[in-house]
Amino acid sequence: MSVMDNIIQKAKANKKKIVLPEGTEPRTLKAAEIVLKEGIADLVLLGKEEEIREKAKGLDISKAEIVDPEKSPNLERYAKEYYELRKNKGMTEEEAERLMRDPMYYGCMMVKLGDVDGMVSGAIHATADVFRPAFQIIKTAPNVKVVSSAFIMEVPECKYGSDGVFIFADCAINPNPTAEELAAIAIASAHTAKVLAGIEPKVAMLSFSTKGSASHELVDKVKRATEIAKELAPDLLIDGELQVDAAIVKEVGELKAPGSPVAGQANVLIFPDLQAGNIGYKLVQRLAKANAIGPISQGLAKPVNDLSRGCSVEDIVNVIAITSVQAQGIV
Ligand SMILES: CC(C)(COP(=O)(O)OP(=O)(O)OC[C@H]1O[C@@H](n2cnc3c(N)ncnc32)[C@H](O)[C@@H]1OP(=O)(O)O)[C@@H](O)C(=O)NCCC(=O)NCCS
Ligand SMILES: CC(=O)OP(=O)(O)O
Repeated sequence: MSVMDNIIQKAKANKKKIVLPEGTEPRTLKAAEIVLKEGIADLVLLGKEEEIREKAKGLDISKAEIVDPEKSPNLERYAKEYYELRKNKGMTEEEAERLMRDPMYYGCMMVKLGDVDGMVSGAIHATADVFRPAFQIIKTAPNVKVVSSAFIMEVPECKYGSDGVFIFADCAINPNPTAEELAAIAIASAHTAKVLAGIEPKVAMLSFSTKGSASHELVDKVKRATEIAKELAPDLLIDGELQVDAAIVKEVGELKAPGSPVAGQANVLIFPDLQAGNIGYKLVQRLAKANAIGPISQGLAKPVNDLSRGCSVEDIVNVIAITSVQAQGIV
């Protein structure tokens, strides 16, 4: 069974309610029809009802709940809640009500207050627009300092990683993580590998240097992050700094990093910053025709997931299923 088949089966076994703030977006509506038909999740679509119905002509979304934030009886309550959350940051009651009319903010408040179990958005919004309200309203899970994201990458006909399955992180959220943040991203991604992708994590901390082959402050950050992660998670199979060929190709790993417990066999690839991570995942997705599942958020108190604006209908279905499984508390 593929990684995604397994996740969809788990989602169906304990159905959750997911809000889709981009309720008038055509790929989202097609995905909604599939999700409802297959019983993957219950859905709430946000937007103006007439517009949603017009855009959904020919699709069966009859089981979806439709909510227009502007007309919702909950608007005032949600705005008050948001004001209370943000008043020490200078939020006014007027601004809180204005923001709560935005489906992204409204959706996050639905998640926060337990009116739905999770949120998926980002087919027509940039990542920052999805996560800023999530960070402000839902916040991090207990003991988590940094929210990050991971992709499950399924590379066809690939002998590297776990038969072509990898976790790539962080490819969507943290532009330039500190060594401490990079260590936290590595540990969170190992967890995602285990519980969501079903693979035993072997974590490579990527760089343009392998075990001191280059000297630079950028390399020092990756070395420090590796040390911190080893201290925080002594049982984790993790090594760095490693170039990506040394991380995944056995012969190169043996040559460049002899004796490493990870080199040549890594299946969790931690990129040193967001330039590398975002470029890296899109290259593998497009050139190697990999299935890029995500970005999957790691470390929020309740699940909110982003999409790439280049996503397909299938990608949206997948991320809804992942969000449901996260909401079950398995992740
Ligand atoms: C994610 C992102 C929007 C954070 O937003 P930002 O504008 O920097 O937000 P701020 O620094 O004003 O922080 C807003 C709040 O989020 C919190 N926050 C920001 N990044 C966070 C993180 N990674 N984890 C947890 N909380 C975070 C801040 O602490 C702050 O909380 P507060 O307002 O309650 O004090 C920003 O890092 C970003 O734009 N990342 C790149 C996204 C992107 O373009 N990805 C590429 C395509 S996928
Ligand atoms: C994850 C990501 O890169 O999203 P987008 O393509 O929308 O910027």
